[in-house]
Amino acid sequence: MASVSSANPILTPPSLTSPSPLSSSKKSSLSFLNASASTTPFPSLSHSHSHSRIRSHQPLFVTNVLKTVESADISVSKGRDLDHVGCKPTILVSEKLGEAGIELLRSFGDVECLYDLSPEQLCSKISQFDALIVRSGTKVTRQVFEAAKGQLKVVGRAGVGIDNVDLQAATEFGCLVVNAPTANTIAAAEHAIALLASMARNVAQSDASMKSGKWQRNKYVGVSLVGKTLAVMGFGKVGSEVARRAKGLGMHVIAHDPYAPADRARAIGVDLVSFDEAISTAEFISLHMPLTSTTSKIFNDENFAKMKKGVRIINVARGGVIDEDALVRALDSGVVAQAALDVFTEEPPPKDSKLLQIENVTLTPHLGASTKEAQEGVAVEIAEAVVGALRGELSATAVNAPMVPAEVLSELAPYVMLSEKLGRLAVQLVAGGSGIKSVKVVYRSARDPDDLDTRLLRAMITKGIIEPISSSFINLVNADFTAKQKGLRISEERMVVDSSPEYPIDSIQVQISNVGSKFASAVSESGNINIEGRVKYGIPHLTRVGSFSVDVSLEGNLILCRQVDQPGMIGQVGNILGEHNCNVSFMSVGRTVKRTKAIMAIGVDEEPDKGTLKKIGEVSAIEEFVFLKL
Ligand SMILES: NC(=O)C1=CN([C@@H]2O[C@H](COP(=O)(O)OP(=O)(O)OC[C@H]3O[C@@H](n4cnc5c(N)ncnc54)[C@H](O)[C@@H]3O)[C@@H](O)[C@H]2O)C=CC1
Ligand SMILES: O=C(O)C(=O)COP(=O)(O)O
Repeated sequence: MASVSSANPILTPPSLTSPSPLSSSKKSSLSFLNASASTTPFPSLSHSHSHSRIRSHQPLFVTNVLKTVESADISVSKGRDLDHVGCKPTILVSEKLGEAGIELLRSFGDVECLYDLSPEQLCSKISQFDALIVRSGTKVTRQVFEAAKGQLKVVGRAGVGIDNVDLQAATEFGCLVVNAPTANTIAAAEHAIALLASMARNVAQSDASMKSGKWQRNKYVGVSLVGKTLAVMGFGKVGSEVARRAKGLGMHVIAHDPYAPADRARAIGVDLVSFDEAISTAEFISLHMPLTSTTSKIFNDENFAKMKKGVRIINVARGGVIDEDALVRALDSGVVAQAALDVFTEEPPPKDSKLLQIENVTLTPHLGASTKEAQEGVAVEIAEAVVGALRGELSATAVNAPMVPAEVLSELAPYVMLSEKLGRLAVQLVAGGSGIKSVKVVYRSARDPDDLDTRLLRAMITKGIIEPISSSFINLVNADFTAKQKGLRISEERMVVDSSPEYPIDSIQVQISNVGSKFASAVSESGNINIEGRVKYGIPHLTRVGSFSVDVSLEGNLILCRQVDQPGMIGQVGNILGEHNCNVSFMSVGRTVKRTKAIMAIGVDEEPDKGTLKKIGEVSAIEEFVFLKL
């Protein structure tokens, strides 16, 4: 007796008879910032772009690599939310951006530049846009992502600091965040040096004094830089460029950065020291760390008290790393002789801020990145990143998604497709009513497990499992988060096997434990639903179902039958399908013992109607069968 079951609940697979979210999935999708199984959101944009300069050595999102795989659609867009399929993507630029970047964006999408939007205005408009480009002045809050109603796919931060973007919310909403981390490094470093030198020589103060009609040569005697110790706090891109320049001014430079490699510091002639040593030995302290929960107000009363009396502080990083009230106290007491600040906890600072009233404090209105050169560079850098992301490419500057190097991506492309299909198949094998809690993925490979980056594959398996049975859309950004949120544990195991190391992966097995199956033969001896796939000639194949070996390419749809192993079965089922105009693309029979039980895997181009499936079930030698949509 053939058994066909239907399904439903929480993480349970779709019923065979229920309208399936996969019903249009003849063309399989690898889209991974894309929820839709079959749409090409911006078909007119698939041609190569004249401005696009995707650097081959950089990590990418998957599109262009996987386009070599038939039917791959890796667009960033969430197809089912897209009500403008075939239209250009829409891009909102909410702060002044260099013209070259705007031009690049315009040649790709519909660009609107709306500066000085209030938070309410931004929320009311955002659902009309696929991408948002900001600088430091726009707060991209959870409310913005909520108001976007799933339409916003990419936030581009035209600069380095992403503390104005709620990354957790972006990730939950599957919105990619990219930044432009390199183009303003020199500008910020030069600004720090400009503040260092002008503070030491009272340039701003004496300029203001002269303009008020005074000539105060004795009041504005400065201090020399040569031979003084500068502590660079945060030895990243900007910090190391500041260090290099300060060395050129004859300063002794030390740095504190818990994550910086000592050899990079040594190469510039900088000693990496502890936080306390840095702040207690320096005459000048320049801040270049990001604003994080660890660095927030790290310069507070306690740490000002450890500094040398008369220390001078430069902040071109983020206002929030300093407790500004504590700084005012340290200036009042003379512990800090002078401060030069480009950034503030609140920007612009409140008009009554004491920092605006202290003469020893030199202020600039967040100008670190504001040179013509940096702004043009940043604009192009962010425009390329956003355009690439909208095309579905992995970005080299993704902030909330793993970066996968292009060469890894190119190798993994067919396995990415295999992973999603295995996920889709496995979930459809689960019996109705059985909630999926735990999935194990086993990768067999001849390569060292450490050389195998499986984040992309895991994300696609998650996508394959979750999307058919929920309204969630899954991409690389939110795969782990969504799985966790749904209580789905995905564990991975890498096994070294004796196969060709030329290929990254020999096989991928997806096991779902503690669930019943609507196709009992898919359950292996260990009691798990177990399917395995391989890539053959670049095409994903299903190679094992439960304990049975099969070999069918994962294209179109699939019928799995368990039958008594006897002659004539292929013909019988083939005839039924043929009579109903259902084209068979391939067949494969796998058995455990000759003339006992066998599994027949039949690839079909069309979706057989219920009557056809019923007839297959009525073939007496067929004990069970299942129809699976790929
Ligand atoms: N004022 C402006 O217009 C500009 C400001 N910036 C800001 O400058 C800062 C640095 O930017 P980049 O050098 O490009 O970033 P980066 O990421 O290259 O460097 C930051 C460094 O800070 C280090 N760090 C992290 N936590 C630390 C801690 N607790 N103590 C010490 N070091 C720590 C990191 O290891 C890293 O090496 C950022 O806050 C950025 O937003 C950057 C450009 C322009
Ligand atoms: O890149 C950064 O982190 C900056 O602070 C630059 O900010 P901006 O783009 O000038 O608002």
